[in-house]
Formats: sequence, structure tokens, C-alpha cells
Amino acid sequence: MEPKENGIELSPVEMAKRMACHMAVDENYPKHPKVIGIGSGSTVIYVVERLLTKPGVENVVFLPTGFQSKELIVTSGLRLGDPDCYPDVDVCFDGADEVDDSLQCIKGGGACLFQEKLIGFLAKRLVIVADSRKNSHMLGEYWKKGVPIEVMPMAYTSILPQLVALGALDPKLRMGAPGKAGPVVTDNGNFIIDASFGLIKNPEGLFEKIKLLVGVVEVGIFCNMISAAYFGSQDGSVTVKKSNGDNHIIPPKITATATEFDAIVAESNATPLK
Ligand SMILES: O=C[C@H](O)[C@H](O)[C@H](O)COP(=O)(O)O
Repeated sequence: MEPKENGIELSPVEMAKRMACHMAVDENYPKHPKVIGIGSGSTVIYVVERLLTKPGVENVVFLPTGFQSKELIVTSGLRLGDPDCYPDVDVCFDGADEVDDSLQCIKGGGACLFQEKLIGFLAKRLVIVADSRKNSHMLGEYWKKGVPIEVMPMAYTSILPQLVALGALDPKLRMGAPGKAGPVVTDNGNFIIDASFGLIKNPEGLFEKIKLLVGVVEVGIFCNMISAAYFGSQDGSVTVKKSNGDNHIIPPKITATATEFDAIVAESNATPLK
């Protein structure tokens, strides 16, 4: 029997994401947390699920990185805060689109990169959670949609050719999904440009060049920010990459196999998300 979330069977990929999140929270939940950042995307819901099992969580202030994580915090019954009131963040848990061997990463596939970068910057530790498809040697190896770049709407037409001059292959304004005519508008009222640069050998250099363009609000390349990244695999193992070089794989026997997963979640008294 597969583990279930609200009566719905979880796919192997969702199970892998969930395992990575539970492991990441267990290893990085501070002894006396005051402020915790919650990233955006489909993976961080399992972070919140695990956080709800931690003692004292009701006293912690949670900072969202966008509309979606704000909703997640509120509907989970957790305390919501703003970064201007709580700039000292103990740890931030967030997803990613791709992470390389040096723990540089691409984020913004869900258009939330600016607030993610702000909360990640404020956090003493930025911990990434993902499934193993995001774990690469070099940025651009697996993530083919390009580097997400948040731009001021009035500047996007002038930024596109400048990105081409920097080596971007056919940068594009991100358009809304069905149900939204026109471009994606971020939580900050801006546009997103997706610019592919192929394999990114020097993420820091590329980040600096893009960030200097007039009208660029933030770039979805996160350099030298991540403390640790947890990648769940479908076999139940979790690969851990750390900034201190302590990279290792936690085998399935420790993390749990598919059939053991239900029991582990039940034992943890995890509160199901609504
Ligand atoms: O803008 C979105 C964020 O950077 C997400 O954290 C990233 O796209 C990963 O999302 P997911 O966990 O859904 O793969």
C-alpha cells in the first residue's frame, strides 16, 4: 500500500519529496526557534507538515516567501510574520529548480524568487528540499526552462536584447497559464523573463551581470547562500549536500521504504494539511 495524503495515494516522486522534507526538518529544526522562513512551491508543503509535529512550533513566527506560502502558513494554523518586523531568521526551508555540486541553485520556477531570496538572505541557514531530479553537477544540466529573472514591467522589452548580448538563448517573457491572458505577474507586481544560458559554468559571474541590468529586480540564481540541500529519491534514500562538505546519502533503511512510510508518519503524529 502506498502512503496517502488526505486519502490520495502519493506518487513515488511526492514520497521522495516528502522524505527529503521530513529529514531536512528533523536535522535543521533549531533547539529554540523564534523565526522560520517558509519557501514556495510544491515541496515545502511537506516541510510544514513536519514542522507541525515539532514541540513549541505554535510560538514560532513563520515568514512566507509569497502568496502560496502565506496561505500555507495561515491554513496550517501557524503564526505569520513579515520580514520587516522579524529580520532575524533562524532557518529557511525552501524548494529549488536545480542545485549544483557547489550548492549554487536556480529558483523561481513558480515566480517567487524575490521574496525567497530576501528571506533566504536573512536566514542563518537556508535549507533546500527537493527530489533527486533537481540534483545536478552544473546548473543548466537538468533545468532547461532557463534562469527566471524578475523585472519591472516597463523595462522588459529593453532587458530582452541585453540578455541575448550576455549569451541568453531566446529569452522569453513568461506567459500566464490558461485562465490568465497576458504575462505572469509576480507577488510583487512584476514580470518574469526566462533566459536559458545552456550549461552555467560561472553562476556567480552570470548572476552579477544580469543583476546589473536596469529594471532587473532579482535573478533566480542563488549563489553562496545554501547551507544544506536534501534530495529525496524514489528508492527512499535521501542525498544530502552540505556547504561544509559533509555530503552523504542516507540509505532507505533509515529514511524508510514505501511500505514503512505510513507507519513512520503515523508515529510522528503529523497533522495532515488541509
Ligand atoms: O518560484 C518558485 C520557487 O523557487 C520554488 O521553490 C521552486 O520552483 C521549486 O518548486 P517545487 O518544489 O514545486 O519543485
